[in-house]
Amino acid sequence: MAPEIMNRPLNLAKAGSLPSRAYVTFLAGNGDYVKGVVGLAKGLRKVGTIYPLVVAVLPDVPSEHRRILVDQGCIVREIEPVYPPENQTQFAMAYYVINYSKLRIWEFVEYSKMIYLDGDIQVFDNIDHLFDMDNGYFYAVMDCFCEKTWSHTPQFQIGYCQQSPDRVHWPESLGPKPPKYFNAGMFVFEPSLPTYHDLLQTLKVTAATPFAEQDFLNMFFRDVYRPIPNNYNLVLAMLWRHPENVRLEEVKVVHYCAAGSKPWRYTGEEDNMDRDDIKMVVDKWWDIYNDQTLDYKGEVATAAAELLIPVRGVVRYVPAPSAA
Ligand SMILES: O=c1ccn([C@@H]2O[C@H](COP(=O)(O)OP(=O)(O)O)[C@@H](O)[C@H]2O)c(=O)[nH]1
Ligand SMILES: OC[C@H]1O[C@H](O[C@@H]2[C@@H](O)[C@H](O)[C@@H](O)[C@H](O)[C@@H]2O)[C@H](O)[C@@H](O)[C@H]1O
Ligand SMILES: [Mn+2]
Repeated sequence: MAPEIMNRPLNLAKAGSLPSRAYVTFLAGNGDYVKGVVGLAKGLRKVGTIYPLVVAVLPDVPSEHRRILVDQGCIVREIEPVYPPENQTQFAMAYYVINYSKLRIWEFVEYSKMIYLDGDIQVFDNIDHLFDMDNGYFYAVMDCFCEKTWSHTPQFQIGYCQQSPDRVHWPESLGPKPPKYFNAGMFVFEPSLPTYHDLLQTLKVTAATPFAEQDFLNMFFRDVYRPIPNNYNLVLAMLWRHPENVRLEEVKVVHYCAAGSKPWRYTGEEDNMDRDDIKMVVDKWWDIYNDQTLDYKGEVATAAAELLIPVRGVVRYVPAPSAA
């Protein structure tokens, strides 16, 4: 790999030498998702992106985690949490309530266009070309309704999924077919203060629903949503729910959102986690995470940065070598 790429900081835009574009992810808590973001930063570097990675962190992200991200060339931005109106909704996952805080990224107006990526996503091919798509739209990959996380919906109950609409047809008796629905783990958007304020005002009068900010964003951007191919956000359940729609060798972005698939927590014990394709994409994630040639070598990286050298699934702490 050309050395200049290895040392290319994920913050060239700060130098004013690039259009104001950036990737952005979201980090909350003091737990292990920071490993996901480190993996993402290294994966973006490996594919040679020319844009920086901004990490929107909630106040509860500890300074040592922020330091690790800065040392990986990330631009760390603290955001305040966003909470939905109080109500009795049962989130599909209890922790989804923190995901409304993602909405703060619309305030990052120093960037004209951003690509949001969840911390449990890895980029295996360069996707910078997505920044060149027409402005004025919201681009994301269509989700799948077949996992039991969707059991509260009529789609799930009748076996209808937008990924294979001819498998079970939507019955007219249920009224109009649901509009195209995207997975909110990856999307291309344009930060804008008017949109940001409209999002927050609309949220105040919108009851929370099981998929939290994902449901809300689908409602809010329904008229400007443009689907992009599954290869830009492979929701892993597609491998066993819609294998006919997946050619793994063409997939550019993998989203480790299936239960048990987070690489840094992977044990292989949950449903479908013993599949060879799952083991392969988890190993690919670890190959990047463990690849020290992908670590940022820029001025912000310090020799003092401790190396977390994981052996798959187990993180061993190895203090940085003392200065010779
Ligand atoms: O404890 C947490 C939970 C979630 N997240 C962030 O919120 C995103 C959405 O959560 P998750 O990916 O777990 O949802 P899924 O896509 O699996 O439904 C994650 O990717 C992280 O970027 C985080 O930083 N800490
Ligand atoms: O807070 C709601 C979350 O909803 C989405 O996750 C879900 C959704 O994709 C389902 O369709 C899958 O069945 C499920 O596995 C997956 O976790 C986004 O990935 C995540 O970023 C976030 O918006
Ligand atoms: Mn995710």
